[in-house]
Amino acid sequence: MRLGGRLAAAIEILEDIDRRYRPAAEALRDWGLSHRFAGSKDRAAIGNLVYDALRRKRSAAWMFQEESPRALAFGALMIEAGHDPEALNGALAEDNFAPALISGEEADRIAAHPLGEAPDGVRAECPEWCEPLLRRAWGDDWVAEAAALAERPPLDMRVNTLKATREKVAKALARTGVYESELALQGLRIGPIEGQGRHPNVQAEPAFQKGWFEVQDEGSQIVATLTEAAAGMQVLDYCAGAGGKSLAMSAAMGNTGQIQAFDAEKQRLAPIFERLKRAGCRNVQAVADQEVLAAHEGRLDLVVVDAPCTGAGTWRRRPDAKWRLGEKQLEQRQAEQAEILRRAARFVRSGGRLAYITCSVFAEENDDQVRAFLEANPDFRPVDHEALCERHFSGKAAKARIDRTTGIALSPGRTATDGFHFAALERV
Ligand SMILES: C[S@@+](CC[C@H](N)C(=O)[O-])C[C@H]1O[C@@H](n2cnc3c(N)ncnc32)[C@H](O)[C@@H]1O
Repeated sequence: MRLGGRLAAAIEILEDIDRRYRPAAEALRDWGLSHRFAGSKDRAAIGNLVYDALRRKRSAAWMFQEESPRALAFGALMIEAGHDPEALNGALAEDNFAPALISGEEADRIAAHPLGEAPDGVRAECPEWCEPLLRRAWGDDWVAEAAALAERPPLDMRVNTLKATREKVAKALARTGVYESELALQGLRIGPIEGQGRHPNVQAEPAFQKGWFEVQDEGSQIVATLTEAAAGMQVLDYCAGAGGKSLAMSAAMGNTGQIQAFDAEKQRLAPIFERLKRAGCRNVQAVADQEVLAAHEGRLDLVVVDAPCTGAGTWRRRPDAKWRLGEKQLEQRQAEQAEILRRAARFVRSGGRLAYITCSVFAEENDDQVRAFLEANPDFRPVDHEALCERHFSGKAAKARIDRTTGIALSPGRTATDGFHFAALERV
């Protein structure tokens, strides 16, 4: 396929996402199934166009002064490739599968709306209703921070120290252009996709099959480190899901002590069994039955709440979720978070820790939750978050935003990771 055919396919998929209000990954998969002639390079390029269009939605809509799938796909391509309408029309000329070229009237609109003159909310690439929330979270930096959430993400891996070393994995993946992460001590990174390429399928590598590494955003690796899960501890991962944090803590604990990996939704735990086996984790027990936890009340060294949240910190990877999110969902997540914190706290022993994690950047899900919890639970107090950060990321801790009381915030703009929030609260 040439550029024109790929662009037409991206527009078709964006229409499908719009019309049926469905996740981008699903729409792309279905398109692939019904267009089997498309090769893997075409699929990758079409995927990039669709995701770029979702990431750059407001800029593209500003340029074209309309939000149609056509405007979004053309707009994103112009922004990513640095094309002007004339150059893009030139690249699409004589391509029978290309959508209609940019008309004179469209070119005039684009010329009248340069991105440099776009309002803050457009440059921030966020839904309008989120603007005050992001301004509250990031103050004067909010536009730059939000814009960083609209960039293409890198591919991050965590080396599983139960089976390998960073050097060993880096050597095994040398062909992929992998390099050491800046903050996460066991992290490896492959930079963001360039042009119409794609990330290598690292999960097909023998090193992955042997359990030497996991795919995990660097921010997720960092918050797992900040839990300070250590050898011999008794730990509860209260929202374990597919086990990303449990696996990282298991390695940090050197397969000693015990982690109860609980999730209220049994099916969310399903992938954990295979992952634990591959990674050689022997100190993690998946628990789907709340009753099983009763014996641990007031006894655990560390309780981790990796709470269900809006996922606003992961918008680089899931830009479609950004446009599906609404205020009602945010309110729902806030209520769930408060309730989960209340339930999980009872398992912490005196002198033990409650670690609260979200992959959101909204203060409403982060600082507000921590403050409300501390107010309602005077037997908990925040650890010294600055010292905690310094202990693990010596000299680089300043990259994160740290609030003494409410915790540590990571973001693409500051730490080049997904957006995460971490707070450690000690029971007196
Ligand atoms: C952010 S995800 C967890 C991700 C996981 N810890 C990881 O690192 O891969 C949040 C999880 O919380 C679970 N959850 C939602 N409500 C819950 C509740 N009331 N109690 C425990 N878990 C809950 C969800 O099923 C979901 O798997």
